[in-house]
Amino acid sequence: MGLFGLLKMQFVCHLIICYVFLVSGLIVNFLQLCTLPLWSINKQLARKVNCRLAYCISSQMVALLEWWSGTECTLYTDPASYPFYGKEDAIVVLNHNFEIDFLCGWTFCERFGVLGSSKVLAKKELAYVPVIGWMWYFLEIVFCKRKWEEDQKTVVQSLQRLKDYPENFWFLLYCEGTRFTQKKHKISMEVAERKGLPKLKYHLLPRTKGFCVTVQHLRGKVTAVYDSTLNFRNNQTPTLLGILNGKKYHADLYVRRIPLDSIPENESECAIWLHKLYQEKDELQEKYSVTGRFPGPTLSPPRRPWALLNWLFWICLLLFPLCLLLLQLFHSGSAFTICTTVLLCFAASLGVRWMIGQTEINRGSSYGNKEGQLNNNAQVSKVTNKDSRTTKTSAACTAGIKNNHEQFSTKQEGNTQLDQDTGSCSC
Ligand SMILES: CC/C=C\C/C=C\C/C=C\C/C=C\C/C=C\C/C=C\CCC(=O)SCCNC(=O)CCNC(=O)[C@H](O)C(C)(C)COP(=O)(O)OP(=O)(O)OC[C@H]1O[C@@H](n2cnc3c(N)ncnc32)[C@H](O)[C@@H]1OP(=O)(O)O
Ligand SMILES: CCCCCCCCCCCCCCCCCC(=O)OC[C@@H](O)COP(=O)(O)O
Repeated sequence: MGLFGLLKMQFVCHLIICYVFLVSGLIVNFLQLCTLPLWSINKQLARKVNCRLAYCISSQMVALLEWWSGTECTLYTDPASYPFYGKEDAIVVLNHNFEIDFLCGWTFCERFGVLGSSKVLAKKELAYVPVIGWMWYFLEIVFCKRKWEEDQKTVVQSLQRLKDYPENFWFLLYCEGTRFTQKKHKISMEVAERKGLPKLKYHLLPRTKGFCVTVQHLRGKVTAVYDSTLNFRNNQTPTLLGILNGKKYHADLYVRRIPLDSIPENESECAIWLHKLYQEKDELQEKYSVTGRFPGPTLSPPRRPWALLNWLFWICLLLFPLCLLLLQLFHSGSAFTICTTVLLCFAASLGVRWMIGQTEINRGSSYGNKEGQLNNNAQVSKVTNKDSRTTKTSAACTAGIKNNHEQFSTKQEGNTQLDQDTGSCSC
């Protein structure tokens, strides 16, 4: 390890990085607050301003990944789809296995010029995370409690608002709803079994409501779904703390562009379509685990300098007053002031550690982890079944999907309607 590598592991460097992130983030949050009056005067301008302000925050984390840790990102995609990326609004469906998968997503957003405007269907808890969560409020991020009865109204309203969004955006959906753990996987596969759906090896069973409602309400605005699968080389399990320590990872992202027109409009057909998509994603993961790569050509977009320049700008701006303050402090010689400052620094680093904790899987939620929830849903499922979505029908449709599997893959290449045949199950 070189001198620079050693430097990256020093606690003082982490303190400086976190200080710059926290203070610049709070300044940006304050500026976002100042745009509130502008919303009633010129909403589109307010949105554009907020996209740029948000970029100042999220690009710092991207710079940390790209320039500090030197993590490499390889994109596997059809060259014919490449020109569309960053030039259209899209829904991104991504697997949810890694602590920094959101950061890799952001990196691709940055490389295609949509970082400031990127959106996600996020759990409500994240809205309260200082800096990032507060920034999201001004970006009109869609939040959910992960309980459809409570979410339906707000999610639909939030999606409707995005219909006239003035910037190109990618709307990220982790349809699995939570990060993959062995326990969540086991419970989720019990649900799959009850529903007569094929078992998945690498994914949790997707929750379909969010996807279907997003497709339904953003139709006409969004033109494609990007079916994306992320992996890290050599079974790496990257963490944000690893990135902060300058550890280099190698991410592989497979993206398949599916025109939105080819996704069924009918809700139950759309749900079947999504289950089918996850069965295909699972097969792709199997291939990756055997060969260590995704099929098809790689077309990695290069890093852009803007994230780094923005980061350097904030470092220069905020380090100077910090140095002055520290000098003054130690010259003053007051034990009380010095102790207060040390305590404040300690509290701030605890705060940042808590924020980093939000990304850690072993501190994750118990969502999808509870037997109780499973039983409740099984009951809900029974009720729904009466409502024509019978397990039997579901199983029959799945069989239809299986039979049409290869046909589907070829059809998708040609951007054709997904499984007319499966749709004809009339589920
Ligand atoms: C070219 C480059 C391309 C791509 C680059 C990649 C990415 C970049 C893109 C954008 C980046 C943007 C931003 C990134 C930045 C940060 C993101 C960070 C974090 C946010 C992430 C989150 O917060 S994830 C958590 C919140 N989100 C979600 O949960 C979304 C998914 N969920 C849904 O959509 C749900 O439908 C819902 C939450 C809306 C509602 O859920 P609910 O459960 O109430 O209803 P459902 O009907 O959907 O599900 C219930 C049915 O599910 C069955 N089921 C399945 N598994 C289980 C289980 N384990 N336990 C119990 N039940 C289960 C259940 O049986 C129900 O079935 P019924 O038949 O009875 O309905
Ligand atoms: C320059 C950079 C400085 C870095 C230091 C400061 C880092 C502060 C980081 C704050 C990050 C907060 C954004 C959190 C995004 C977390 C995304 C995520 O993965 O959420 C999990 C949910 O999907 C599901 O939750 P679970 O049900 O699995 O539980």
